[in-house]
Amino acid sequence: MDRFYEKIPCSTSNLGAGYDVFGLSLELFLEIEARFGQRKVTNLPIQLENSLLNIESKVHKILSIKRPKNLTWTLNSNIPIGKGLGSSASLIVGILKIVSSAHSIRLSDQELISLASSIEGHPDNVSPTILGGLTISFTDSDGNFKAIKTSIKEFPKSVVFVPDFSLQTRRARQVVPSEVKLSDAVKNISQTNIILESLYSKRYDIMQYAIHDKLHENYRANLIPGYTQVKDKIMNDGAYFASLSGAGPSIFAFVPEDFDPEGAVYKWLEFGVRAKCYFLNVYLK
Ligand SMILES: Nc1ncnc2c1ncn2[C@@H]1O[C@H](COP(=O)(O)OP(=O)(O)O)[C@@H](O)[C@H]1O
Ligand SMILES: N[C@@H](CCOP(=O)(O)O)C(=O)O
Repeated sequence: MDRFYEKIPCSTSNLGAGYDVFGLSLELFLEIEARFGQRKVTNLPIQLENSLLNIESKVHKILSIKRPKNLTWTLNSNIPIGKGLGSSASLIVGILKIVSSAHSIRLSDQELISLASSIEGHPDNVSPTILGGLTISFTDSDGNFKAIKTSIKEFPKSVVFVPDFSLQTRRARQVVPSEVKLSDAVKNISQTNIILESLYSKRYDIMQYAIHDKLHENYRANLIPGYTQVKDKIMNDGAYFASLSGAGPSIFAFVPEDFDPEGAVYKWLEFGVRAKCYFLNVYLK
């Protein structure tokens, strides 16, 4: 076979308090294809071509295989880039799956998670794109990235507000302090448990107690004009839960069926930010 194809979902990570741990797979996809022919990338602007080829090179290195000189890559992606929807993780997973199957290397889901996360740097976007649903990422005692897929099969309606500017994850991680107060850590532990209980028991009303992350959101909010006001508006308009999507700048929310997103979109406009609104189903796999 000389054609390899993968369709990979996007993801929203953290869910606020679950920093670097929670990841949720959503039905917005990247499609990637590789054929043997000549080395080139079709369908991408030049700076993104380089980033794809850079990932291709890292993937070959991590699999200890010589990089072929004749792979043609074609990418069709609906995942907005640099918006906090894990586009880089989806791309890494797509390339890793293609390169491993092109070389008849069989990787388990946990092996894929471990390898892709070591390229991406953190596992919370990688894991849901591989396992689907809501995942809990961690490192084992040897420092390998791993993840567990929760057994939650039903989720409230999800909406993502995607602004017209992007924020590089690297930049958004620079503003997060490396040490935290014990009381803040305790607060985050309680919130992550509330999120899980709310989703397991479908008591969505209790999620409102889990929207006050202490580890990263406040610091990142300074990089996003109107973030706090728009998040407040989303909650005041009846959402069960709202948080930064990944490292931002998008905002993710769980909402009731009749939720109207217009108010939040207008609120962001007051800060000069145009936002698109995506209602997305959770991808369960
Ligand atoms: N579809 C894509 N094609 C090429 N490069 C991509 C693509 N998606 C992501 N990337 C690379 O990943 C970077 C964005 O990653 P990141 O800052 O982590 O944001 P995101 O939240 O979208 O994952 C881009 O600048 C680019 O280098
Ligand atoms: N846990 C990471 C997740 C980054 O996700 P992205 O989709 O913004 O790349 C973080 O919060 O930095």
